[in-house]
Formats: sequence, C-alpha cells, structure tokens
Amino acid sequence: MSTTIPSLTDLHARGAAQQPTYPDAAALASVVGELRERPPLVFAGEADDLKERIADVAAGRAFMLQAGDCAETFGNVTAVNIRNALRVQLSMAVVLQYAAQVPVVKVGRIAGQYAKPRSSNDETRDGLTLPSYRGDAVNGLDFNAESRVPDPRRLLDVYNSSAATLNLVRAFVNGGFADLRTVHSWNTDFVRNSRVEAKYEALSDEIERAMAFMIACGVSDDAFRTVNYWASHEALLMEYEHALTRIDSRTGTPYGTSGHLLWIGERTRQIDGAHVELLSRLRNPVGVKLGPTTTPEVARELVERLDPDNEPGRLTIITRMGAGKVRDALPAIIEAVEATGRKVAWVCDPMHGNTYSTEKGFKTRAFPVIWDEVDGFFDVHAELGTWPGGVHIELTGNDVTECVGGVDELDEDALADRYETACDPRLNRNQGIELAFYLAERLRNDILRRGTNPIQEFTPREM
Ligand SMILES: O=C[C@H](O)[C@H](O)COP(=O)(O)O
Ligand SMILES: C=C(OP(=O)(O)O)C(=O)O
Repeated sequence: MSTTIPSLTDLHARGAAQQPTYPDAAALASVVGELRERPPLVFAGEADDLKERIADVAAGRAFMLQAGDCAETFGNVTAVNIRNALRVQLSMAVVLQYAAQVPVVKVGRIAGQYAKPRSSNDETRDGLTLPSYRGDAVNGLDFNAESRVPDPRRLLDVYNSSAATLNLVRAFVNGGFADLRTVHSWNTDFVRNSRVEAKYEALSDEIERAMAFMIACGVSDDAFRTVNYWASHEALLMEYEHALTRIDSRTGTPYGTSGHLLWIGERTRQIDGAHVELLSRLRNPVGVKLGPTTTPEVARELVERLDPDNEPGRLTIITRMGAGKVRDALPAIIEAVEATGRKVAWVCDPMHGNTYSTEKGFKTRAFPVIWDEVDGFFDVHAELGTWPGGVHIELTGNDVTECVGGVDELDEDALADRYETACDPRLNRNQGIELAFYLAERLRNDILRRGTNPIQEFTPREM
C-alpha cells in the first residue's frame, strides 16, 4: 500500500495524455500552490464508505447507478440544476430499488466533472481553427481565440464550483429532500404529460403502501429520511488532482479529495501513463473505462496495477464498447479479469461507444442503441455467470433534446429545440426514468433466472 505519490514532474515525465498547454507556467504554479492549501472537498472516511458499498456491487449484492453531466459548467451551478440532477437520479434509483429489489449505490458525475479529453486538439468553424474546448476547467466554450486559451485560474473555479455543488447535494440528501416518503412529489412537475408518468405514479403509489405497511409493522421510518450519494469525475488534469491529494491522518496514506470515486478515461488509461500511476497510489475507490480496442491482456494489466492488493470495492471497470461490439468484445475481457482472482464492479457505459453526428451537425445518441448496449452487457454477464454491477450514464435532470428516441420519440429535427450540452449528448429526465424501468425489468428477470437474490446476502445499511 502506497504512502506517497509521485511528484508532478514525475507524472509529466510519463507524458501525461490530454493535458492543456498553459501559456503561463508561473500562474499555473501559483494556482497549484493555492489549491494545496485548500481544505479537502471530500473526506477519506467517506471514500472508504463508498468502497464498502462498491464491494457490495462487485459481490453481486448491489447495483451502481453512476450518472450525471457529460461536462459540468460553472454557469450551470444553480440550485435548480443541482436539484433536478439529484431528483432524476434518485427517481431512477427508486425505480431500480423497488422494481428490481436491489440496493442501489448512487454515484453522480458531479462536483468535479469539468475537464474533457478530446479526440482532436483543434476545432474548425467557417475556416477558423482554434484549440478544442476541454471543459470549463481548462478553457471557455465560446468560439474565439481568447476564450480557448487554457487559463489555470479556472482550476480554482473548479474547486469553488465543486464545493458549492457538494454543499447543496449534502444538504439535499441529508435534509429531507430525498425522504422516500415524498417520492410522489419528486416528479410532479416534470414527468407530467410524459408517457412514463403513469408508470412512475403507479410505482410511487406502491412504494407509499409498502412504507405504510412497514411502519404499521413497527419498522422505524428513519431509514427512509436520508440517502447516500457520492461524487465522482474523470481524474484528468494532473495539476488539479495532484494538488487535491491529501495524506489521511488516520492511516498516513494518500487520498484524492476532489471526489469520492475517481476514474481514468479511455483516452488516458496507458499502463505506464501518468493517470494510471497517480490513481494506483490513491486509496479511493477508482474506476477505469475500457473501450472496444482493449485487449484482455491490457485489461488484466490495468486491474493488477490499479488493484494491487485485491481489495474489495477498490476497482470499478466501466466498459463502453458500443452496442455493435459489446457481445463480442466483452466476454474475453471479463474472463481475463476474473482469472486474476479479483472481484471488480462491472459497470456499463452505453453512451460513449454510441455517439454519432447528424447531417445538421449535432452529436447525438439513440435511445434504442443505448439500451441495446446495456442489454448486450446483461446478456454477456448472464452467459458468464458474473454480476452486471451497474450503469454509467450521461444524464441531465433538465428537459433537453440531445439524444434521439425514447419515450417522447425525439427525432433528429427535434435536437435543435433544446440542445444545451457543452460536450456530449445526455439523456433527458424522461429518457432517464424510462431507462430505469427497462433496467429494473431486465435486472429482475436476470435475478429470478439466477435463483440467488442479492437482498438475501446484503447486510442492511443506509443506501
Ligand atoms: O465525453 C467524452 C469525450 O470528452 C468526448 O466524447 C470527446 O468528444 P470528441 O470526440 O468530440 O472530442
Ligand atoms: C470521456 C469520457 O468517456 P470515455 O473516457 O469513455 O471516452 C467521459 O465519460 O466523459
């Protein structure tokens, strides 16, 4: 178990991928110095708690719902946006918990998801070529030369925006907003008039009756008042993640304190690269994304690097193969990882392998294709007898039009109506809840077929 982390210089010497080129090194150093003095955003003990819950996922006793923005922006840190994001994610979790009867570990892509890896360093519009937007953590979305220059002071804004977001999230999940007894009212103003409304209302009625029954039986209703909700993001920017690493006073070991769960993206998972090196030293639960070019050998090496101590809950593997490839590419990867003797949490990201551009130039994803990848993920796990541990979704609580298909049958022409993402297309709230119903049904059927019930092996605790 590591008690130190490499220096920033050592990390950069590994040729850290997808890093901005800052024009002012002194300004960057000053920001890093300032961040090092700031209090941690999350506490090591919280990361440990999440690790225990992910251990439940890895062991087939719980399901992970990891969801949120593709790219958070500073301008979108408002009470309404945070509330809407939480509301749709908690609603999805409730659908899963009730209809599939699995405990759900709720992890947001939130309070830190400000940096984006890009396929191309540049973007060209009307003959003008400028550096690509790399997330509010790095540069501005506006398409002009000044805005696209990487500015290190943005890292302080990431810290401040993440702190403000976490503050409200903690207040919401502990202060009564997430009280299961109010499950009806969570969606009164937003599922209305959609075709998932009736299903959600019927489920809420059943939950209310089930809770009334439990209370009548003498079960304390305290358990319904609060929920656990964790923050995660892609640990992309070396300066930011390094500056927010703290040595835990209890154990003398390093924790990334920018979020509870940190993951390594598909573009930065080089086995000898800086991201794998840094995250292999942190004690948080960590994730790694695996795309369709991953070989079983690489998957095995990554697992051994990132989970050297074979620690329950340490590693989440987020596969994003694409609907057309998942059934062929995933089995060999699962087999290679299982052969190491480790129990990782297997999570399906059905978004990143299924993006395409419309003729009018909108990046989008089609709901049926997204579902097809999830379905393929379940098929593969059913075939191998492994546990399909969760999903990783780009989602917003707002009523956007970014992904086609789904309950409202959005077509490509509708995309122009409310296309608001700063980077990739997200499911809107109705599509999110619809996905949760699909997931619950598939999960329930698979659990029945397996003949083992996750609930029977689960030690009850607040979820
Ligand atoms: O969200 C993930 C990536 O940052 C995104 O898919 C990259 O998009 P690009 O291929 O347009 O750069
Ligand atoms: C960049 C992302 O995904 P991937 O690394 O899988 O491309 C992401 O999840 O934001």
